[in-house]
Amino acid sequence: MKTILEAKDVCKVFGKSREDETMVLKRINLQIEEGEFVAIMGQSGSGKSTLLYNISGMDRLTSGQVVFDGEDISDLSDEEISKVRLYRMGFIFQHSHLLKTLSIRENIMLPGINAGKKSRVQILNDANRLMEMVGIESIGGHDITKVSGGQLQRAAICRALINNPDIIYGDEPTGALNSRASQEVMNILNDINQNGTTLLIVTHDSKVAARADRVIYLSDGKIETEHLLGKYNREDDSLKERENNLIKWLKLRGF
Ligand SMILES: Nc1ncnc2c1ncn2[C@@H]1O[C@H](COP(=O)(O)OP(=O)(O)OP(=O)(O)O)[C@@H](O)[C@H]1O
Repeated sequence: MKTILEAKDVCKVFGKSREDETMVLKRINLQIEEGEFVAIMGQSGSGKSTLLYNISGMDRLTSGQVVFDGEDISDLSDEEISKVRLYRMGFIFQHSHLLKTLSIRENIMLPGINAGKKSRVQILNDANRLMEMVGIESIGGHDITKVSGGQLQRAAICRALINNPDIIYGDEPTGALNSRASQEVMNILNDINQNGTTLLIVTHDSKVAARADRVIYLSDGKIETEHLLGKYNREDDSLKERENNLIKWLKLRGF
């Protein structure tokens, strides 16, 4: 196993002056192995999103280090870190953040065009293949305001995958979906993980976290504890049992 992402003593302080400074992340140490699916849980305000943004290079740490695939990314310039994010990372948020002026297909192609590593035809073929994989090939030309929330999140997954990233970060990727759409999106993410892409996902939902290999529980800016579930094999139907075990584990610790 190879470590793809490592956080070392990561701290994040918000506040403009000494008086209103708040330390939101308190010396976080974390290792994510290549191909792992890790869920981050914790109460509202515990620092889950802040952790995700700081270890993915979307935000700047106050102190500590983040090593991505052997490279310290905490000291990179804005331009350098943008390139790492564009070429090697994918992001999915609670709301898709697709551009209203572009069609679904164009939105998916955009990071590929920005990366400038493949021809337009190749990017178009990749976008079509990804849309087919997640079942939205028929709506590629649609305006983004004319499709469902579940379809938008599938498009967001395709956009995250267009540059073939090593890791996908998700901040409540199913948070705005109904239960059925959420399950469908998570089935896709489990399949992507099964094919080797590392996943790191913030969620409140035990149904989502039960699909992860490992659940990290954050409390007041620190990793309180973690729970190992092992790989969820989509072939069996043990999801309910995994979720029940996770809920039991959370309750036993008073979470
Ligand atoms: N840009 C910011 N400036 C100041 N404080 C912030 C900023 N972003 C987050 N915080 C504070 O950091 C703390 C952690 O926020 P964060 O969004 O990481 O929590 P969370 O665990 O993801 O919460 P939730 O589950 O409600 O989304 C909160 O107290 C929040 O108010």
